[in-house]
Amino acid sequence: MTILIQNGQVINPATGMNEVADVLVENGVVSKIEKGIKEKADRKINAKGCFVMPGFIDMHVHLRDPGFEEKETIETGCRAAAHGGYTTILAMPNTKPVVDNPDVVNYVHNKAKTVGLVNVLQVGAVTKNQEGKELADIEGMVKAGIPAISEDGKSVMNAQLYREAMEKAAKLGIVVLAHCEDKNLVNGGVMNEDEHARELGLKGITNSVEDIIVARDIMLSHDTGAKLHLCHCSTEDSVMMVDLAKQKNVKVTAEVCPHHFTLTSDDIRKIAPEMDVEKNVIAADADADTNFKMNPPLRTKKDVEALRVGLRDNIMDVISTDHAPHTFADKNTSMKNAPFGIVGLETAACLTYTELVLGGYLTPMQMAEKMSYNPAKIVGLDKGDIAPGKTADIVIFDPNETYKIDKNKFASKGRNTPFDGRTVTGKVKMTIVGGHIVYEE
Ligand SMILES: NC(=O)N[C@@H](CC(=O)O)C(=O)O
Ligand SMILES: [Zn+2]
Ligand SMILES: [Zn+2]
Repeated sequence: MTILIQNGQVINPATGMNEVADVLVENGVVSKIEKGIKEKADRKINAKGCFVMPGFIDMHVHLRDPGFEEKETIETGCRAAAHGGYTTILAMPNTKPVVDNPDVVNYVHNKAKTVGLVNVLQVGAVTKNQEGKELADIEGMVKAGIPAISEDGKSVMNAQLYREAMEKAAKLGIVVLAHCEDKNLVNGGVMNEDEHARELGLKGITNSVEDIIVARDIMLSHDTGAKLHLCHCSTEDSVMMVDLAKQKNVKVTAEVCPHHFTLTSDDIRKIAPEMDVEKNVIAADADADTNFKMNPPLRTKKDVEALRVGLRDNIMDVISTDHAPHTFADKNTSMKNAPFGIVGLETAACLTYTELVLGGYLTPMQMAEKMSYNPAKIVGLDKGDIAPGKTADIVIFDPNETYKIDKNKFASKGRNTPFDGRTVTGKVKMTIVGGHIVYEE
């Protein structure tokens, strides 16, 4: 099938192209980008007023499959990704069983192929069963095709073991995706340590819970030469340390999630229990809206501003979602008992556009860099580029449409978002993977 995308604003960081043009897709590949392409096509798309960008690449997704299919499956997760404009996603290994050997890697890759929507790259765990005791079969998983390892959900607290993993990663040429959280320092915290936590009577998580491991992991990357990518950075000092590390030529990159650059801990809503408990909808022990509970937690205004400026100044390289679906039942309890995590695949693009592009922090070109081009470079993928000859992984994004986010329209099984009902600007109109339309509004 041939597709002709007409009159869109083509934004392609790899070539620096940023102009109105037509894009011709033939046999799964971009064959031509020019003004006024005359060729016949099976499908003509009017993209006037829309951005035509390389399909988004999410370095941080929880597909929950195998083992937690009530929260999400590879199919529903891929559908959510396509809906969000993503053409490639990296799946985190904290499933059941944990992805710590080639068999589970193959299971995910085969199932994703059968689903046939977006490219799924499984990430391998650092340690067996994510127990932090001995290394997983990293070589075996690399042979099965993992582009990265991660202990996401926690940090490997044994620095010597983590150092050995980094040495392996450096030798094998894969990147280490680091969840930075000092386990002992969390001490039962469920939200940011601040005045609002005290008002709600909830235990706090200090910035140092993250910062201490960010510092440690940067040192280990410096010592081993491993490529280190810091997941879901949430603090101002994380940004400062990434900046310093880059100045010292440490091979570090970093990601920020939309919730961390959009919301602060003060946005955590107190539920009015009297209404909903009567209807038996909200659990009797509910004390605040657990759709605002994620790890790391929502921080302060100061941190949010540092993350925005860090993205603007290209200290922070990537916008990822940390899409972490949970069921209503999982979340329908107190802040203390609810699991950490919120969905993100279907709200990342509009939040990035609204908060950062319209907010004056990023250009549309930088949006394409952080959501596609940089992730491809960091992971080492021949993607994130829609120049002629490249695979046709494309997103068409309308930057003019303003609407309210509606969680009931999500393709994800997860409805655990703090953004339901929020007014945003910018909508994914179409997602094309390898020349196939996998989502169309
Ligand atoms: N971010 C979260 O709050 N939760 C993630 C784990 C993680 O990314 O650390 C999950 O798997 O639910
Ligand atoms: Zn994490
Ligand atoms: Zn995660």
